Amino acid sequence: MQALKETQLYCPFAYIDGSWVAADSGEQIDVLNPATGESMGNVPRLGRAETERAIDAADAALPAWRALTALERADILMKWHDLMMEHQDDLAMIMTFEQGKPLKEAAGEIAYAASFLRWFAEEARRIYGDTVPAAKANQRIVVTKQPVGVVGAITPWNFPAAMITRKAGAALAAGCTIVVKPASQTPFSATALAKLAERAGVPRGVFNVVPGRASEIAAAMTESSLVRKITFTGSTEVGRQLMAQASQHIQKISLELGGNAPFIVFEDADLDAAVEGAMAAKFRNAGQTCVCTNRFLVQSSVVNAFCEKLAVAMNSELKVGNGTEDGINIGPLIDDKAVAKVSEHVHDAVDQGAELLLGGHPHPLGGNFFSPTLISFANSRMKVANEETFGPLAAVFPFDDEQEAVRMANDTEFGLASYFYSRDLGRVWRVADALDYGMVGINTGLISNAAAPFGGVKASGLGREGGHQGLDEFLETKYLCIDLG
Ligand SMILES: O=CCCC(=O)O
Repeated sequence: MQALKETQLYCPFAYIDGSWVAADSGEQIDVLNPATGESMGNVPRLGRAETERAIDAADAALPAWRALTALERADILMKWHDLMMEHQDDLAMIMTFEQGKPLKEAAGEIAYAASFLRWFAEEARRIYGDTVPAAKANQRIVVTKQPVGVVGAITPWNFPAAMITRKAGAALAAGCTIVVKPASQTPFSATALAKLAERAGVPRGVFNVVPGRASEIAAAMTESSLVRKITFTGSTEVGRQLMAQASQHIQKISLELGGNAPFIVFEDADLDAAVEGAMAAKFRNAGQTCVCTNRFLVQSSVVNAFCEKLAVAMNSELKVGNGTEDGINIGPLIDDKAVAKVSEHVHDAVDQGAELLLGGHPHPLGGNFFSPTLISFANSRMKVANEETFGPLAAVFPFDDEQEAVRMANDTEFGLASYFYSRDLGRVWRVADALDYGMVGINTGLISNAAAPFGGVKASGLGREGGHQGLDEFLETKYLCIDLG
């Protein structure tokens, strides 16, 4: 890639046991730039055999890595963090080329991704145990924490760097080794991270990257008794399959799955602040974020005012185009299927009586671009109420009172992120308690943070990433019972 300051960060290989390798079959994945449809290069399409070799390498590297002190592992993670920040512009450029998000947003993701390495480097030194008063005078009870072992990670295309470091940072800090299968749409961000991990001194075998056939790689991970933990971000459908597969060897599992985020605006809210939050919660990554608002639930008395203000903000602030160009803040969707899904949700809603206030069609630029769209008078029978749109469609559902808002918000199989705006302190606590979600943004539309436990309930997943809780997911608890004789 000529656009890079350091062209070595463009790595068209897999990374196994500290070596840059091709697929046994010689097969390649052609990675397309979603803004132009042009190829940005190929990476190897690996399968089962190469994944098994990566697992063996991770297993061989485990004893030495877990034997390092927490501080030694932390120093390496901090070096990796520093290198990511040093190469932030190049990493962002790679991401914009393969994923489409605008350069500024991609640079933001690199900083967010690096923040997980820093966070877990710091947390590595706080892997504390317990001493517990024993039942017998001559006994002592001590509880220690140990790394779970080899980890298999499967990561998505919408956050090609942060979803890797959120898993790998925690795994490595805990003393685990890891095999990462990046999404086939965005493997170059993963291999660039591997290049920097190598430079930071992550020993061979500790961090491996295996782009390739998802079903074969997942099967190799879940059928291996060496892999003790599976961590996945992606669809609920795939998460269900992985959970069933992981039962074979009773592997620990973390799943960060789909969402259907409600964003509730009560009549006592500061409407301007709610609109600002709505823009962030809806249009980040062109709406392709698992915590993006899917349903705006707005109290009937303020629904017109909210829609007017949101339409003004969308008109004046959103500029659609190729993310490498200046001033663009809505890039393309990942592919034509994503465009078709947003179109389908818009048509379904309009056919069932929703009012189209803005957009509603693919963008005149063509390709994978979709015009930011606003509809009102959406209702629970529409697809947009029940499925994650994953695109720039803001759908507004009116409600009458607090009870109805909470009922509508919870009326979904999902439970990842939720948001609400209110200035009434009593209501803030009541609604925060009543929302059946893993995360609640209160008077804010941005909740992602390395220090916070990210994750969902119900069909949105299991486990937490980030926060000190994110480290626990990669640790086993061991209880020592000492008889003093
Ligand atoms: O889409 C998944 C993760 C997004 C985030 O960490 O904010």
